[in-house]
Amino acid sequence: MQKQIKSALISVFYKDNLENIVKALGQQGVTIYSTGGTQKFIEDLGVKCVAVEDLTAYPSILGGRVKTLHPKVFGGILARRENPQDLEQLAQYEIPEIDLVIVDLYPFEETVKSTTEEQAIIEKIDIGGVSLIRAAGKNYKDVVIVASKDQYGSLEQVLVDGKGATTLEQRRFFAAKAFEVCAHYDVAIASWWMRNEEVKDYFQLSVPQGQVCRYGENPHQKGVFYGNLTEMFDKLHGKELSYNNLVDVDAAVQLIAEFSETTFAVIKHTNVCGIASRATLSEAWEAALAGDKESAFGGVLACNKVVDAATAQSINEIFFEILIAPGFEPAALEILQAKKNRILLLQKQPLKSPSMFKNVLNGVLVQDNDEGSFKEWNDTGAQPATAAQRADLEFANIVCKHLKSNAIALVKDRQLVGKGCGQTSRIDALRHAIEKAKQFNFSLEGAAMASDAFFPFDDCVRIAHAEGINAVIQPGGSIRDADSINFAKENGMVMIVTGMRHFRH
Ligand SMILES: NC(=O)c1ncn([C@@H]2O[C@H](COP(=O)(O)O)[C@@H](O)[C@H]2O)c1NC=O
Repeated sequence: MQKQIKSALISVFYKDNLENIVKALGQQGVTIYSTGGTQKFIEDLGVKCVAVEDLTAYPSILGGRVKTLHPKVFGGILARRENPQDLEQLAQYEIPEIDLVIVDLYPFEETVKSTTEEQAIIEKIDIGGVSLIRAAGKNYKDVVIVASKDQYGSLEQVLVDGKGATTLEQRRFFAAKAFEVCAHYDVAIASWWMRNEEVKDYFQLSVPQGQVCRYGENPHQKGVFYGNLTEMFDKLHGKELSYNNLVDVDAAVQLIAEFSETTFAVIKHTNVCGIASRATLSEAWEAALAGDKESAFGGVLACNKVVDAATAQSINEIFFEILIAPGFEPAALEILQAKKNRILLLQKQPLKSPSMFKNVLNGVLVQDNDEGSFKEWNDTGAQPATAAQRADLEFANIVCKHLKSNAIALVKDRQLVGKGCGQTSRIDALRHAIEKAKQFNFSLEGAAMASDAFFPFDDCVRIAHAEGINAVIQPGGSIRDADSINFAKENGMVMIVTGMRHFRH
C-alpha cells in the first residue's frame, strides 16, 4: 500500500550526506521534527524544522541522554493508522503522526576503537536512537525507517521516484535493514561488556558484508565474504578474490606470520607445499619453489619481506594466483603487473583474531588459535640436537602445524623437501612425504622430520631412519612413546618431544 510521507523525525549523529534528503523533504512540504544538533543542521540548510523539545514540551535532559524518549514522539511513530483506538488516542493527547524516521546512531564501535576510557564508551551507547529505530521498524506498515547513513542513498531514490510516497515493500525492506542495524549495534555493545570473559553465554558475531563472491567453494554453491579486506590488504593488482582464494590467503598469512627470517611459502588448498628461509628473498623463493615445483602451479605465494625486482623476475616465470607481501619495490611491481591473471596483495597488518570457529551440527565450535610451537624441548634421543638440527626441527614443526592432519614435514637446511598431509594414517603421510622428496631429487640424508601428533608405533621412525633422516620432533603422548624413543636412542637419532600437539582438521 502506498503511503505519502507527511512528517519526519530526523536525529542523526553524522550529518553528512543528508542535505539532499532534507531539501527534498522540505520541497515536498513534509513537517520535520528534529533534535538539537540535527535541528541546527537542517535549519542551516534553510529548511523549516520543529524542535522535538517543542513537541514534547520537555527540554533535552541529562546531557542528551533523554531527548526523544517521550510518548509524544513514540505515540506518533507506533500508532497503527488503521486502528481507530490508536488514532483516537493520538487526537486525545495531541500527538502528531510521524511517517518517516531517520536515525544514525552514536558511533559506539568507532569509540571503542579510539579510546579505552569506560565512561566515554558508555556515553556512546545510543538509547533514544535505537528505541526510535525499533519503534518505526515495528510499525513498518505505516512508517519508513532509515536506520543508518548507509541507507540515505536508497531513501533519496525512493523520495525522488515515488515523489515522497513509499510502497509496503519498500517500508518492509527499510525495516529489515533497521533491525539488522540494531542487532549489529547490540552485538558490538555486548562484545565490549564481555571482552574479558573467557566463555560467553552466546556465540555472537556481527560482521558487515565485504563482498558477494562469484560463487562458493564450487560454482553451484553461493558464497559471501563478511569482513573488511581493505583493513588488512591493499590490492595492487588483479581481479576480486574468490571464496577459495580467501581461504588460501588466510592459511598463507597465518603461516608466514610464524617466521621472522626471510621466508617464502607456496600454499595450495590451504596446505603449504613449498617453504624455505634464506639470506635473500630470491633465494628463499627459489628454494620454496624447488620443494615441489609441480604443486606450486596456480598456488598462493606469501613472503615476509619486500619483493625486489630479482625475486619478481623469477616469480614471474610461473603461473600463480596470488602473491602476498609486506611491500613491493616499484620495479618488482612493474614486472608482476604485466600479466593480468594474478592478484598482488600488500599486507598492511597481521591477523589479530585470538580465536577461531566453525559451524558443526546445529551449533558453532569455538577455540583459541593454535599459538606457540612447543611446550618443552625434551631431548630424548641418542644425543641433543645440534644448532643446525634445532633450526630444521623448529622449522619442520611450524610447517607441520600448518598442514592438515595427519601431517609429516621433512625439512633440510630450512627448506621443506617433502610433506604428507590430510592422510588418514600417519604412516601414509610419511610415505607420501618421502615420495615427494624423491620426486624432486632431494636426499633425505641428515633431514629433520616433524609429526603433528604422536607416533602410535615405532614404524614411522624406522622408515625415516632407513631414508637417512636423523632428527625427529613430535609431541609425544602415545602409550608406545618408548618404542619410538628407544629406536631413536639405539640408532643415533635426535628425538625431540615437545608436549604440544598440532592437529588441524
Ligand atoms: N536519548 C535520546 O532520547 C536520543 N534520541 C536520539 N538520540 C541520538 O542523538 C543523536 C542526534 O543528536 P543531535 O541531533 O543532538 O546531534 C542521534 O545519534 C540519535 O540516535 C538520543 N540519544 C541517545 O540515546
